[in-house]
Amino acid sequence: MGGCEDLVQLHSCFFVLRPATSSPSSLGDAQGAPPTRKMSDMEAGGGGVAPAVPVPKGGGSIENRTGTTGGSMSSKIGTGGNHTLSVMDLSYSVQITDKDTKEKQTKTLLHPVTFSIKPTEMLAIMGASGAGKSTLLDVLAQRVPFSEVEGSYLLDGQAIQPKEFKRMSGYVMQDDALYPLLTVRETLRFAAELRIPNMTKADKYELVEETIRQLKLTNCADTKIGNEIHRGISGGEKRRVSIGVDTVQQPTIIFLDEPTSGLDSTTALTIAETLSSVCKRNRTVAMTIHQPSTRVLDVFDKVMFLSRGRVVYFGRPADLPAYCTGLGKTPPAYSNIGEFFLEVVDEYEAADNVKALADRHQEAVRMRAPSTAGAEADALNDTAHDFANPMLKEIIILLRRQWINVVRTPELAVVRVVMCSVVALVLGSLFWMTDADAKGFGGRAAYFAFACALFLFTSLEALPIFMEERSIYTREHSRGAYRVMSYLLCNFLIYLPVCLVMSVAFTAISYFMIDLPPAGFPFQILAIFMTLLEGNAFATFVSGSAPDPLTGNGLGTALLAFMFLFSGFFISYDDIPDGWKWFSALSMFKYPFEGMIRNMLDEEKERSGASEEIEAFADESSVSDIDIWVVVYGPLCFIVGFRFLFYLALVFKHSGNRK
Ligand SMILES: Nc1ncnc2c1ncn2[C@@H]1O[C@H](COP(=O)(O)OP(=O)(O)OP(=O)(O)O)[C@@H](O)[C@H]1O
Repeated sequence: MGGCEDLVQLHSCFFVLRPATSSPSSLGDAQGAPPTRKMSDMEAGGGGVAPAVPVPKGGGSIENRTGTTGGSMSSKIGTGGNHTLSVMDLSYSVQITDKDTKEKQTKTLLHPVTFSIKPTEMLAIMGASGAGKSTLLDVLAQRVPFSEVEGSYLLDGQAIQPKEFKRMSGYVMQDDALYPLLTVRETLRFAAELRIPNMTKADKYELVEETIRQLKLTNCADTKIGNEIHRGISGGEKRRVSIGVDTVQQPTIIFLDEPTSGLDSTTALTIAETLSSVCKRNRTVAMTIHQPSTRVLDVFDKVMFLSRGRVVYFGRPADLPAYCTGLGKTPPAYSNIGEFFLEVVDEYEAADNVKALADRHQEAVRMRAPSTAGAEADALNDTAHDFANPMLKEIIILLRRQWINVVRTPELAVVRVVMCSVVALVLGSLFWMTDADAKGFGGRAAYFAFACALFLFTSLEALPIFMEERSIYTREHSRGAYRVMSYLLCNFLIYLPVCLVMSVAFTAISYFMIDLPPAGFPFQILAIFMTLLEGNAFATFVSGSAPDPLTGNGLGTALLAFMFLFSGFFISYDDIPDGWKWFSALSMFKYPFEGMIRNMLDEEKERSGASEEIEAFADESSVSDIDIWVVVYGPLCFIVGFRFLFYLALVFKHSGNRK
């Protein structure tokens, strides 16, 4: 390993991650002799013999761009590792629009990389900020649109079905998106129930206990996760729970995006060591990491350094000092070799030499890699099951989990019921025993309008909670834990009992204090119930569309205030200028409000007999000709509409994939 040239050439070999027991000379890294075998020959544990198949750019779905497999991988799920992930000339580009010319341009975020990751080895992907670490991890974890990816991507020498790959791999995001009110054990149990197919509940729970032991979470297994308000487990424990959630199904390949970021060095070391012990049980682990300490770096079997989307080092951390020396940069004694090498790379970047270095490395890779010319891409039948559970079971599990959250979230349930009961008392005393005359009808209309405003405006209170859930959904859905529709239905069903209790409590307290006709009582409950469901659907829609709770609250409140103006309370439909009439149809307040007025007048007619005052008020409030059941189908249109928009937001905006 004398000169820089030799080192560069050796480093430019075909990257292969091997079990820790392999002799250095067999490694295709900076210290080993350049391997000359073909990729498929090198996969010791894999059963596949199919040639590497090139991925044509923009060639439709991945199914049509991959080679044939020897059968479904589903049977291997949860049975341990021994899978080798190989990529050849894998590159990733995105289309961007030039600011000045407005022309579409292709920006290459990841230049061709070629390497394999084998079981029991832990790979750290390092580099300066913007080097392309997350991009490479996302490409490896198949979290980017495959139409923008070129190269071949094989598991055990065979093409991979995306759905199967999702099941076999775990991706641990940087953020700990967890339900704060569930305990560690509950969190992992629900993850196991949702993600592990073909296994009894008892076996799944046994796997959870195994995961708790592996991740050293035994001491806090029954402690709640916690958040800023509710104290719970520590930051390091939260990280390990997040890792557990995404690995409880025992994926054979685990990707982690900066699992140690924001943690102190001791906790970071604990996490790295825990992952290493998981990895040694026949798992393959690849993670991005920022400036690890020397001790953390030593835990890894291999490190890969990136610069400007190109690989500039791949090999054992222990070989880095010699590599640096070969480049004419001798690291000082006791220095952090990772940081030192980043400084070296920085110098190369400043001198624009990184590209030349990477180009030479890439050229050497090409010379040693097997030819893929002429390889046929066979279309595959997708034999993998999409989800671990049938839809109904999925919904039941989600409902069970949500119910625990509702029960443990007094601010959402009990406080809201108490709040609406108190408001009902105040309203009842304000409009105490109204008469069936113009003045009394005015008071009753004010009561109806206030009830609509109360339930629609306060629906936005739940935004922070909905948004917290949104990140959990993104994380779970991106790993195929459940269907979007199941989440949507669960999200709708779970609030039905709370809405029902609120509408009964509010109406039962205020209705008779105001002396509204008793026969109209059930209809009034229905109207309040529909208003609550409308508000709930609106809040979920805002939570799916707004970037943060503050913006969502601001925009949502403004929109509601505008709609409130067109409820019919401030200005009746007949008096609205023609140019604005269309907007009143879009007011969520209008339909329950008009329905309540109509119900009250109809029942008052029954109770006290027809009167001119009743007719006059019906005309004045433009409800003479309306269908009373508008109170159901009006809000229903909004509920379906907002939930559909929420569905679209979940599918297109919060899929968890990099756009
Ligand atoms: N969709 C995109 N469109 C255009 N440029 C992008 C896109 N995604 C990423 N990039 C750019 O690609 C480069 C690599 O991004 P990436 O997030 O992979 O870096 P990183 O090494 O993970 O950085 P950090 O450590 O700061 O997270 C950056 O310059 C980034 O701005």
